[in-house]
Amino acid sequence: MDNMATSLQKSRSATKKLLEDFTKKRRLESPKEQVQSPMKLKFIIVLCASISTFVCMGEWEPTWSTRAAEEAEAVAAIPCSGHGRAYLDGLILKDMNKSRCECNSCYAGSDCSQFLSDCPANADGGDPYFMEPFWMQHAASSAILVSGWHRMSYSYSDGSVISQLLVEYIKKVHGIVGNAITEGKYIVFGSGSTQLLNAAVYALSPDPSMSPAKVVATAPYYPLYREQTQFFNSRDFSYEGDTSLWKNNTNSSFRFIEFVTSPNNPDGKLNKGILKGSDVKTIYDRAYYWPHFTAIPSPADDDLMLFSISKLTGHAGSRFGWAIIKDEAVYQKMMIYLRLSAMGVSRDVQLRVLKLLDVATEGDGKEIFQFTYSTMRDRWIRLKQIIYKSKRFSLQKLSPQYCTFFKRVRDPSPGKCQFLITFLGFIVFLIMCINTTFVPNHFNFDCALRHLFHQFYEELINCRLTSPAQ
Ligand SMILES: Cc1ncc(COP(=O)(O)O)c(C=O)c1O
Repeated sequence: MDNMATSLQKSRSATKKLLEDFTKKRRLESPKEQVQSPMKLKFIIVLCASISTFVCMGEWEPTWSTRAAEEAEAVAAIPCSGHGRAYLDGLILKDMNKSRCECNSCYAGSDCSQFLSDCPANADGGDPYFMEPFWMQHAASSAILVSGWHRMSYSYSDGSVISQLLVEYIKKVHGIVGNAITEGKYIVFGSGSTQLLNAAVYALSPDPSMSPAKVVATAPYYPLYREQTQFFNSRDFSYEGDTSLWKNNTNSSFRFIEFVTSPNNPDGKLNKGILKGSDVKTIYDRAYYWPHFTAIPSPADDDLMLFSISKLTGHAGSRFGWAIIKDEAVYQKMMIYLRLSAMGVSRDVQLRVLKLLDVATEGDGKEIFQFTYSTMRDRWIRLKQIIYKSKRFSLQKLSPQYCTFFKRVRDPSPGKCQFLITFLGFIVFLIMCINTTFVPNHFNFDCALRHLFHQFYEELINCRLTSPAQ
């Protein structure tokens, strides 16, 4: 509560100063304007009188926001024994006598204090929780309080479903990192880059009078490319397997849409398109092209690039991604897809992302990347230490590269990594994949990894694991 009082005090002073500066500036800059424009003066008076949260020239007295702020702080203060989180949504459970804690894997109980010794560690999927501490360190600047009547319209005042301010922030963050050229390009938003994958396939598909586009990707690839293309089962495109199968067919009458993931999920490689020719269109999935995961050798300038907030700030649950597009016709087709499928991305989400990027680009805009890179590098050092001790597991080799963002040579620290398992000392038996971002920070990373490897190995030799290695 002390913290809350201090932050309320701070924001009161900030608001007061803002109002004072505003009034002073108006007095100094345009004394005539005030006299000559009674309409404007009237507007300010009405504004001051009607917005009761701002008492012009005086102390800021919150009216409707206090309870929301108190709720947010109260929920954030629930400790869940350090093995879970309470979220604002949980407040509606207050009369239902239910726990507000959502426990991390391997923990249970109303306060998440109960350790489950026989629980599986999921290395396949995961959440980018590794960025949670950064947002907790920036609790005040990243918080947002949304009124009950925030942006109820289907569109912004310019009639669009895309916040132009957010477009500017996206360009700003790319400018700071130097990972993509945005000048002269079009930007569209999607519900995660997941929605944009198929929007891009649709936009790059040929006229329906022509034969359907063959959608291809190089293994190992992110499975959603195949799954989505097959699921949407369109007459305009079909999934046709590994890119290498079509390497010598690009001068035929076939039309191709090649997915290139760079850095790749799962092996972290900075892949390039394989197919060449006028009938080849390429979708560059650049979700992981951020300093957390890879060196940035140069700004990407591909015709169609996809990015995701889930990999930039860790907010996978907000479902926000963007595409950077060179060609206007492709942009128009993607916009048709996004309007028809969802009428654009939620305005609430766009506001949230705007706030996150405002924090991410604060100062010289490097702090978030220093945090994310050092966290990932640390995880990789520990992962390597564990694997080097094993005779059966070995990690894929990753080469260091010059990073224009950090201005030095650095190792990659991908969100996923591949490792090899040699079975009983004979031959290389399996290539497995592990998600290096998956372990929540409140979880013991070393313990979780050891547990995971024990689990794989025990499963391979058909034994049952009863407790994780400590
Ligand atoms: C390579 C790749 N592309 C796209 C996505 C989807 O990201 P989003 O959360 O923006 O839908 C993922 C998610 O893991 C991914 O790994």
